[in-house]
Amino acid sequence: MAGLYLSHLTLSHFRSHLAARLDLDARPVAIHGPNGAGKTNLIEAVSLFSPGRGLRRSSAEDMTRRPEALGWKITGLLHTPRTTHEVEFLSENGAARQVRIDDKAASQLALGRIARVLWLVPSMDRLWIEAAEGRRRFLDRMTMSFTPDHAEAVLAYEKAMRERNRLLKDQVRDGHWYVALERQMAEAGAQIHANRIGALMALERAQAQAETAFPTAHLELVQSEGAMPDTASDLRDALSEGRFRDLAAGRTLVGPHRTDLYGVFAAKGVPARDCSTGEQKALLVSLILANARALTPDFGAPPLLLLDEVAAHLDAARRAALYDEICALGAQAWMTGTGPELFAELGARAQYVEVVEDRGTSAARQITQA
Ligand SMILES: Nc1ncnc2c1ncn2[C@@H]1O[C@H](COP(=O)(O)OP(=O)(O)OP(=O)(O)O)[C@@H](O)[C@H]1O
Repeated sequence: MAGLYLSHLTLSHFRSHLAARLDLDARPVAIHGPNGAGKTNLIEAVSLFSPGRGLRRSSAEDMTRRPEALGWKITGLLHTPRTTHEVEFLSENGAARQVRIDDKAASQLALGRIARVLWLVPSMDRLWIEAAEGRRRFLDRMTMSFTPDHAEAVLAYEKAMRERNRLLKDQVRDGHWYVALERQMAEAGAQIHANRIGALMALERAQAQAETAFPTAHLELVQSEGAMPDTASDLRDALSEGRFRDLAAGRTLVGPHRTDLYGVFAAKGVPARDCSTGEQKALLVSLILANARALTPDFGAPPLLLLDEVAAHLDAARRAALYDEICALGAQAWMTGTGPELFAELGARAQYVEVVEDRGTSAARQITQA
């Protein structure tokens, strides 16, 4: 099976990287170097090969190298199951990033059709404890990996909801203004809900079928108030019937933007939020691996995985198991850690990059193994 991997990656004026060039093969990429060296910056560049703002959710302006702040450029040769694409990202003077695929201007959403990128970053350690918004984003990124059109449905829903919320804030009572918006929200909203359920089912199947050293998690969608209407017509009715309540609140109180993700540590039946820090990390690793396994047959290759500072938080046995599972999947997993010893169990199954920093400038150097 042809894989999904980046073979050439260049960064120019991207955060702490003045100029970096990596020439890679399809193996996992183990990146090591001291704190603050620029390792996460490197995998953030890779995270842009998927729709959205990348793993830090930063603006293009924040990504531009300071103090020059001239803009930045990233190029990569992306091998997909069917073909190879030259992908280029460019931001000039802090303006929004432009995407070019094979020398043609493309939308960010187009990336969701050619690549799959999943990540785990330290800020997700508190995913189960913090606000529902983070879990919804996690859920939607996971869903998008199965159904790239999900991103369009989410954008359409949010656009219509913003307009409806504006009417509610302005205390517009004439129902006539709401009808078209509620129809758009109902259609996109039912689609979002169905896509999410489909993703959870795929994930559940993948967890049940695979042998993994990681604890499995059972995920459920929960609604903050009442049940989420299943069909577009039920959601439309719920929106129009809820108008007076929403006028009082000044915002929309029913719909998929009120869905939360509830996780249970399957072996113990304990809610994920009550598990130990290490268990919560292991659950996330387990979900990312299950997500990767579940989408591989349809997409034709495992996704790119970005695992920032994951290795250091796992005990040696789990770390070895993670590496074995990644290698069995055949994923180009980009992993960061402070020292090469964290990747010892990978040996020649991975390729290595050392990142060091000198007076605010990062240098990424590929290590040739003896
Ligand atoms: N726009 C920017 N321009 C220049 N430098 C930046 C920019 N944004 C972040 N940096 C610098 O990049 C460094 C952080 O890099 P990064 O987060 O990649 O480190 P890391 O190697 O992953 O470190 P750790 O091991 O601590 O997580 C910081 O020194 C920060 O000041």
